Amino acid sequence: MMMVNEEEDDELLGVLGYKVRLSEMAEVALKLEQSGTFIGSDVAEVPVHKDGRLDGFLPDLPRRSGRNRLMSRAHKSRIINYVSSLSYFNELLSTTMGSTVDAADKGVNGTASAKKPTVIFVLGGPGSGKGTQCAYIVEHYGYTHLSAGDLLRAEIKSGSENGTMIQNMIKEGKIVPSEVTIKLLQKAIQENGNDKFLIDGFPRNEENRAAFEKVTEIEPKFVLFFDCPEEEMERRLLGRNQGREDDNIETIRKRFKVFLESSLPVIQYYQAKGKVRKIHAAKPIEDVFQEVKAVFTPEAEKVKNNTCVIL
Ligand SMILES: Nc1ncnc2c1ncn2[C@@H]1O[C@H](COP(=O)(O)OP(=O)(O)O)[C@@H](O)[C@H]1O
Ligand SMILES: O=c1ccn([C@@H]2O[C@H](COP(=O)(O)OP(=O)(O)O)[C@@H](O)[C@H]2O)c(=O)[nH]1
Repeated sequence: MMMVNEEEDDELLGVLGYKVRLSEMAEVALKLEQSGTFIGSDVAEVPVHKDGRLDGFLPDLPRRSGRNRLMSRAHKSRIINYVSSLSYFNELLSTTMGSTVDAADKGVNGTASAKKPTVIFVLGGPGSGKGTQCAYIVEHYGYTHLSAGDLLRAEIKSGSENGTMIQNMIKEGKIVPSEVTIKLLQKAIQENGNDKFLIDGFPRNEENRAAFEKVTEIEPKFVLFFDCPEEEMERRLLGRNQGREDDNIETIRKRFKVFLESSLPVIQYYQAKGKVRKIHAAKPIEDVFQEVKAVFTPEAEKVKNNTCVIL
């Protein structure tokens, strides 16, 4: 978590017009070291600590109150050194770490310049047909489909340090910690050029929901809820045949329980805000999609399509 001092320092960097944040300084310093670039002696003396802080520098900058109001020569020269070091960092950041700057600009965390993407949460019990319908929505309405479950399964395959933990949670039908899932979703959103996303199978509990909104500052446009009886979902899951470790009757029962206890409250939360679009999902795929289409078709279109000319 960011320290108060670091926030102050970041604010100052912002005021000075720099995009570099102190939290990124350690990485920049490492890049500097790796690039072996020569820096003028004043700048080279900037004490960059391994945690990225420029300790001993900013805290000593003259403040606008008390006896520090009058800048001493030493202070002035310190500021000049400091700012020139920032210019250098900033320049270097944009050349060697362009992607970091881009990511900050795009930010899924409400940074000043960020335009927030449109997000629709696609929720419903396991096997209710979320993934199937998302594929149709992508085809017809140009959204990007992000399945939280698929991202977690890809993370296991990638050999990440969280892989074993995620695998165990999925096998037990449990909900993976928000931090892990949100990071994967944020990354997927940032790396994608699209500005509208279907987030499928997330948030799965209240904590997921609150953490996502806090971290990304994104509120879903609406929630598409696939309502399907358990017997039908069970039949579908047992026939899914994708070699998933959690599509066995024992884990399926656990997933149903988790859905009722943890995920339904999220749907109820959005229901109270008037954001739920409920779809009757126990019908053939095409019929379900007809209902989905009605949700995505703008009101004006609906009126146009339903108008019949009586002569
Ligand atoms: N409306 C439907 N009727 C019958 N089978 C369906 C329907 N929708 C999806 N399926 C099938 O049910 C299984 C689960 O669907 P899927 O879209 O993977 O559900 P979810 O993403 O909600 O877990 C898949 O094998 C899929 O082909
Ligand atoms: O945000 C998420 C999404 C999925 N999962 C885990 O991944 C499993 C499979 O989820 P997915 O959405 O792929 O399957 P579905 O519920 O549609 O069958 C769940 O049971 C959870 O263990 C999770 O922990 N958090």
